[in-house]
Order: sequence, then C-alpha cells, then structure tokens
Amino acid sequence: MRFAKGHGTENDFVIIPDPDGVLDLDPAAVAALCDRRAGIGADGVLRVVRTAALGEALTGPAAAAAECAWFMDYRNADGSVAEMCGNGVRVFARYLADRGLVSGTELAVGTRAGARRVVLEDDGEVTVDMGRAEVVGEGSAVLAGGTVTGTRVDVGNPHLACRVDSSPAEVDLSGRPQLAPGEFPDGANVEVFAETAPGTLEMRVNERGSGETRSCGTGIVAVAAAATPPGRDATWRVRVPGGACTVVLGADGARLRGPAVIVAEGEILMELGV
Ligand SMILES: N[C@@H](CCC[C@H](N)C(=O)O)C(=O)O
Repeated sequence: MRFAKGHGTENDFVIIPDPDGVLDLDPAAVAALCDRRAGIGADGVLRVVRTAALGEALTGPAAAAAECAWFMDYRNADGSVAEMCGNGVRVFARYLADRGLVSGTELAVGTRAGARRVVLEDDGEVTVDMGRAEVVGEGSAVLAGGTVTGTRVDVGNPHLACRVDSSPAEVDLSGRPQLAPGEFPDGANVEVFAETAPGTLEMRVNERGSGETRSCGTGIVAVAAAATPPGRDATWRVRVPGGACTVVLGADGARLRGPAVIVAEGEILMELGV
C-alpha cells in the first residue's frame, strides 16, 4: 500500500491514497499507522478517496461534500473519526495538486463538516474557507494542572478555547482533559491561548483523539473566534509550537491560511489487515 507523509505547521499526517474507496481502515489500522515507534507516526490519517466512491452516506453537514470530486476521510491518531481538520485539509489539497489529481489553483474538498473551498497560493501556502466559527457559550475542562474555563466554539468540530493569564507554554496539557458531557457530548479539542501583541495570539492544544499536538488548524480558528468581540471582523496571526497561521474572520466566515508540505512517500510494509 502506498502512502505519503505531510504536515501543516507540524501537525502531521499519514496520507493514504484510496481513490476507489476499497480500503477498510479500521481504528486499529489507523492507530498502528500513527504509532510513532512501531508505525509511520502521525497525529492523524488522511484517506484520499473520490467522493463518488465513498462507502459512507453523506448526511447532515457532510451532504454538501457530495459536490466535491475528492473527500478527506480524516481520522485521529487513536483511530476515531473527526468532522474536520484545518491543517489536514491544506495538506490534502497540496497532495492532490502535487499528484496532478486536480488542476488549477482553486478546488473544493469534501469533509464530514461539508465542502471546504481551498486556494493554493503562489508562495506555497494554502488558504481554506473554514465556514462559520460558531461561538456556542462558556465551558470548562480539568487539565493536569487544574481547571481552565473558556469559550465553546464549533468549527465543524468541537473546541474549548481558553484564554490564560500565564504564557500558554507554562500550561500542563499532558493527559486527556476531563470535560463535562453536558457541554461536550462528543468530546472536544482544548486550546489555551494568550494575546502576546496586538493581532497576535499564542496557542497550544490538546486534541481530541490525538493528545497534545504542535498545531491544530480548527483550533487556531477557534481561538481567533474566542478572542474577537462578538459581531466584529478581525485578522489574527496565531503562533503555535509548530509555526504560525493567519485567520481572517469576516461576515462570510473564517479563512485560514498557512503552510502545507509533503515530506515523503513510500510503501507500507506493516500488516494492517485492510
Ligand atoms: N488537527 C486538526 C483537528 C483534527 C480533529 C480533532 N482532533 C478532532 O477530533 O476534532 C486540525 O488541524 O484542525
């Protein structure tokens, strides 16, 4: 089985081409691929499948993905399925373009959160229309170092974006955050952030299904939304341990711009039973 490896601000992915949708990537196979010692190692898997070949029914927000030629089947490192991945969709688009699977510099990628319009920029960065980042209300999480409170934001997937008084670098993000099921019935990604200069945020994240990662694109949009007064447009540069992205929040939704890099490709030799 062929694979590629890529990352967006060091949020890294194993990319599995499966244009005809013949692979049954179960959670154990995904976790084995993402294992950083016994596998290839990654924060998640991007299965590249033609939407027309998709086995799963596209219902709810995903129904809009039916119009897209390609579907990003995203899985977290523990094998769980997620609706959307902001870094992943940029890397996915870069992969499609590099392999000649799409032409031109604009495309739409199908995701479980719906269709996402993507632009491949001249400088190698990728911009994604992320849709509306919906501020849902307040929420809290218990981390290893104590309780944090913040803003629940829906970016297609669930987030708790917590502004902290200290530097985000000082927050203990180890372990799985404990969340109130009433606030997050499907779990959540938890971000801690601080405004370090006008228009600049610093953020760290503990991702649902992947643990602490060096970046999270939907998380970057979530903290930008949490940091912006309601009803305002804003542009934020968001720094994460793996780099930086730019978020533009406007009446038509959130736009995320950042790097997307393919670093390797090869043959998977491990037995996955797919
Ligand atoms: N790293 C991603 C988010 C991946 C999904 C997330 N862990 C979830 O379960 O919702 C990103 O860049 O957005």
